[in-house]
Amino acid sequence: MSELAALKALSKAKESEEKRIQERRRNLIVLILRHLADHGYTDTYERLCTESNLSLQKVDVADNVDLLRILQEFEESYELKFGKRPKVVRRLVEEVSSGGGGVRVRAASGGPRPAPINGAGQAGGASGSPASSAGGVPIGAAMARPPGAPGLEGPPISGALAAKQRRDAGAAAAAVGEVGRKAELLERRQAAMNSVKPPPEVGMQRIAGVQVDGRGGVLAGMSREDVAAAQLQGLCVAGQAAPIAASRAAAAGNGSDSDSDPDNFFERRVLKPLPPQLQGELRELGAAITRDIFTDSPNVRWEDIAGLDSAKRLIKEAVVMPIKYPQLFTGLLAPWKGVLLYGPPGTGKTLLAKAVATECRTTFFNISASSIISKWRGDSEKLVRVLFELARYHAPSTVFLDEIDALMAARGGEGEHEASRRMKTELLIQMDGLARGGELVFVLAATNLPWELDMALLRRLEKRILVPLPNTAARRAMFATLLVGRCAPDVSPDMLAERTEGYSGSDVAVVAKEAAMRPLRRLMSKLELDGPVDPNIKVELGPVTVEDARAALEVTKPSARLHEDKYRKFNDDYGQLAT
Ligand SMILES: Nc1ncnc2c1ncn2[C@@H]1O[C@H](COP(=O)(O)OP(=O)(O)OP(=O)(O)O)[C@@H](O)[C@H]1O
Repeated sequence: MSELAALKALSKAKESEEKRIQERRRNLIVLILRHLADHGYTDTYERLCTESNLSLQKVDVADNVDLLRILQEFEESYELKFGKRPKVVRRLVEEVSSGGGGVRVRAASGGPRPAPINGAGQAGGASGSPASSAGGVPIGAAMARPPGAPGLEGPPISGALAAKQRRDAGAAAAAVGEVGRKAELLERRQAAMNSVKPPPEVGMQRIAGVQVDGRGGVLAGMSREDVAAAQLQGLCVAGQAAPIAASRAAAAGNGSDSDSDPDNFFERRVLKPLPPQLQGELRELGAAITRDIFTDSPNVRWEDIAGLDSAKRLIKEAVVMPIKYPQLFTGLLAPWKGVLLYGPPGTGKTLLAKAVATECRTTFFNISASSIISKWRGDSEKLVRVLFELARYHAPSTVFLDEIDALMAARGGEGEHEASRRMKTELLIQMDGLARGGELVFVLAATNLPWELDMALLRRLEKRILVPLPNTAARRAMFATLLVGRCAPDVSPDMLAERTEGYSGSDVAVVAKEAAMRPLRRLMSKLELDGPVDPNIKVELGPVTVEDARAALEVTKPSARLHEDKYRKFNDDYGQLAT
């Protein structure tokens, strides 16, 4: 072949390769458009049409092709080739735990992404399988540089595309900056923590991302800011959810609690967009309800809840098993549609609901009656209708109605508002609809005042479970978990459990917090008295002593004894005991 012919052939080959790349790009946009349209992401669809100048009115994907199928086929062929499933999505921030050094957070290296295929059809950077792209470019540099910018090979990009890529790169750089800042903060705390050694007899544990000794912490060398930060991280039990996160991390000893994961992406639930039939005002209500759906796991596991075994069993029976084995739950054995949890305040009713949201892969609607009343007074009837419509649309779903007594006091009472009466009737209608419909929608309601509930509602909440004050064994288990590694040898969970008869679970948490605070208070007053913190002086957070435990019990009285007789009577008439 003459040189001229060879040159021509080469140029033709290049041209057709470029054409193929253009075609692949266009096809990808069409696939995405089809995916967005099929799954109802209409706003995003419109925007992509405008940005790409393509629309499904002009072209569409061929039969039997769609993005999910392509992804599935990629996964299968990858698995065949490499013997494992591909990692399609990766974390941009990940936890790295190092031996005794606690948990550090760093930006994932991940290395350069598989390089874009350049105009000549060659990998323009890292080579090999996607899985082999480890190490390499510093993350800031790799992420902040727009593809196609100097330093990364790739086909030329149009002005508009370049501008968009620059915007994306700016966002990525900001994200990296944020990651960097978080990592830096944690590194700093870690350095302060690491500058002290634990007493030899005490094992190291990590609690919610910071390292503490077995008795609850050695804080020498820390600034006040760091001490406060450590407090917030769970050292001194902030708020009500903290005891569980902190104690679980402590009990597990691996620090990998997902509360400390700055990006809970892999636990996050992807919601479908609002159904198209919701329009106008109903759409707004739908959007408001969607905001109350738990998309992040509340991170409460069944085993975090002490006792209450029969409540757990019943809830699993109603929510978990019918999803796993639908063929078994038919006819007479159709799943329970409604369960009422009732009992004194602070006994774990909300905790049980959170465990459902964490452990059961259902869409979880977390609706507090007081918020319905205060926010949606006039519209509450419509709200209830939209709520159940969404629950069916997102099925399998759990609708948790907390403080249901505020919503469903007996109808026809004196001064009952017309709107409230209509809302109650709507709730009953919707619950009847659940019993008839085939969707897996389950209502979990909770109240402290079951005797105030409307009888018609009670009938629809087929299972009514008393969540009582914890017995000695349950209190013992709670103290053991909450105070793990914090107590002097002569302070035992048994002793605390014996002395807290009549305390609710939340009272027990308060006693534990109060007891654990005392050594911290002693340390704080030292820090305050001694002026600036000298990093060379060891300041030890001592254990909880018998004296601390006694004082904590003295200042924390049981709060939930009220109505004991009424619960017993209601339970005799309508309920079932959860022990
Ligand atoms: N069985 C339990 N196991 C572990 N912790 C518990 C238990 N019961 C209560 N607690 C503790 O008490 C706190 C409050 O519990 P929760 O909010 O579930 O109570 P509740 O019954 O919903 O109260 P209320 O009726 O006032 O809303 C929890 O965050 C937890 O710290």
